[in-house]
Amino acid sequence: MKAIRGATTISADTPAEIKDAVGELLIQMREQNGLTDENMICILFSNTSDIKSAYPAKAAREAGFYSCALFSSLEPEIEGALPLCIRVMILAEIENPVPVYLRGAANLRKDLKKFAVALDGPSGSGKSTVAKMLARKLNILYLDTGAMYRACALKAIGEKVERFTEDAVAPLIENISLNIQYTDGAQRTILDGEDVSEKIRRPEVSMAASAISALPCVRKKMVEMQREIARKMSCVLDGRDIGTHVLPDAPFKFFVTASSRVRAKRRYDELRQKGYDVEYDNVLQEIEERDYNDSHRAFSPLRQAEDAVVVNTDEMNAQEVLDFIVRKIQEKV
Ligand SMILES: Nc1ncnc2c1ncn2[C@@H]1O[C@H](COP(=O)(O)OP(=O)(O)O)[C@@H](O)[C@H]1O
Ligand SMILES: Nc1ccn([C@H]2C[C@H](O)[C@@H](COP(=O)(O)OP(=O)(O)O)O2)c(=O)n1
Repeated sequence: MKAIRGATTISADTPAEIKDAVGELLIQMREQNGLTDENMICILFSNTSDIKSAYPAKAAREAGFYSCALFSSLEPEIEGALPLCIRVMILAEIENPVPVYLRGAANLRKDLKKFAVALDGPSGSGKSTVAKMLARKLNILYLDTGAMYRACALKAIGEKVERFTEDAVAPLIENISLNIQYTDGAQRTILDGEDVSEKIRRPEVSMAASAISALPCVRKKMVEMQREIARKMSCVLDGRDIGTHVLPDAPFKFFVTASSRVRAKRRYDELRQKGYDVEYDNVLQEIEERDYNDSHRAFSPLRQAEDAVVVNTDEMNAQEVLDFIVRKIQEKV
């Protein structure tokens, strides 16, 4: 069991303000921590003594938190303390608690100021492996943007789209029901209500993802969703254009790379381990084709951001890559 902290403030002591602020806080805590009726045990609230118009716990029920126990209390009256503040602690059966401090309460934990880490690079360079480790270490969210393009590709394959053109794909993408959820810190990709997190890893989806991701209608929609997530919370994002296009102002940018032969060997081992009957030469050819597609498309191609730190992982294991990246981040803060 873990404890997750959160806090928010209201601008006036009214039931409407309390409902709005508490609802916003709890929904973000639920999203960022993968909370469910099953894994949530209780929510403890404390409010400063200048809040008298409604119970924060009542706002929790109104926001849909029915099944867990709620408890309210009064914060000690300390001189100079932040006024009109509601603090929350949730106990839940999860692995990696992500604290959430909103509105005026963001100043309570300046160390939690929102930031993004961009990890870009070609297939098999180790981005997602190190992104997961880094997110766990920094206690922030990991967003696998490749999974989103893979889901678009799976949708188009399912709809039997033969050629990925703007005309054929735009209507599918406009109304796509794509949700990114987190279960115990792991990203789940939900397409049209189905958890497709495993299906999108199939080799045929990889090539299709590379092709469909070249379409501006697809990129526009996915980039909007990625920015919306990064606006709300600190995260590590891995992809092809995070540092150059999605979040050009990200304070930490890395370009993770390795030779195509090393990357192909890693992907080959991974696919074999998963039971796919693949040949090394075919995997290498596919990786090189994908490198070419991803870096030659007209719209936001794969390229190193000028201010990104290059990490060549040819001779490094995943832990060494993580240590290098953490050191670079620490040097900058
Ligand atoms: N530094 C590394 N050294 C050796 N193998 C690695 C390294 N980083 C990742 N791997 C392995 O290589 C494969 C591809 O890594 P992955 O993180 O999926 O790459 P990407 O997200 O860049 O496509 C995975 O099987 C992973 O376990
Ligand atoms: N930010 C991103 C992420 C992925 N893509 C495209 C390009 C890739 O070939 C596909 C699949 O990406 P993904 O990162 O899942 O692929 P790998 O795990 O590196 O093999 O999506 C992209 O264009 N932009």
